[in-house]
Amino acid sequence: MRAVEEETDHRAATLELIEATRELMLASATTEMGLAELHSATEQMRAITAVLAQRRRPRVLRGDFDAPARARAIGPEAGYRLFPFHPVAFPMEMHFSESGARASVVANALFEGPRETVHGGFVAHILDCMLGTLMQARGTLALTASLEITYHRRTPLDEPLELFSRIVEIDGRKTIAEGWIEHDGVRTAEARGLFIALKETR
Ligand SMILES: CCCCCCCC(=O)SCCNC(=O)CCNC(=O)[C@H](O)C(C)(C)COP(=O)(O)OP(=O)(O)OC[C@H]1O[C@@H](n2cnc3c(N)ncnc32)[C@H](O)[C@@H]1OP(=O)(O)O
Repeated sequence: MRAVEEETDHRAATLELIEATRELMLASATTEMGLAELHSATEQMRAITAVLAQRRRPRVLRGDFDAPARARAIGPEAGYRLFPFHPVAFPMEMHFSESGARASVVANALFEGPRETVHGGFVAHILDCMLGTLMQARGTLALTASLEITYHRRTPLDEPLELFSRIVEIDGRKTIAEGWIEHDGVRTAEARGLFIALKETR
């Protein structure tokens, strides 16, 4: 019991650290402070990195594989946070229904490609996550074999975006899923993916 509490505290503290890291990345990338402040901030950041690097694991912590399926079993009111321990992954919380998934996000300046527009690679990342995690929520360990993205119009930064995904067709180990991004009720991008269930268990 005590170990579980300690683990829970440690997990919560790690999540807070990752959230602070995201805030730091955005502040670093957009700061307009002067030369002296930049040098000072860099020195402080390197000192923090040195502290954290004293004990480290080779890979980023992973969420529990079954967590999306548990959220889906509860219903759309339950949220599942993707890559909670990964400061570079796009931060999003998915909600599952029987047949699909949705999420509400805002992409900040870190995700800019063309001016004022979400980079196409991040659009693909977001949609692959929406499709792949829906597969995971349905209890299937599957990988993306192909992913076709159609960019209809620019996906804007700093604006509310609605994300959707659903299963189109299941044929043995092959599942076709589709997803899309909406801004102001208009689709900016769509994805169609082929997922192959792995033969081996995880
Ligand atoms: C922890 C969970 C994380 C989930 C994350 C999901 C999102 C991701 O980021 S996935 C990462 C990116 N994707 C990858 O790295 C996948 C790399 N590719 C692979 O590992 C393999 O090619 C893989 C697993 C997709 C398929 O390989 P394998 O299991 O050997 O399948 P294989 O037996 O060749 O093919 C099975 C069927 O799928 C078909 N198929 C396989 N790949 C394709 C393809 N790209 N296009 C069309 N059909 C295909 C085959 O033709 C075959 O069809 P049929 O049964 O009718 O003959």
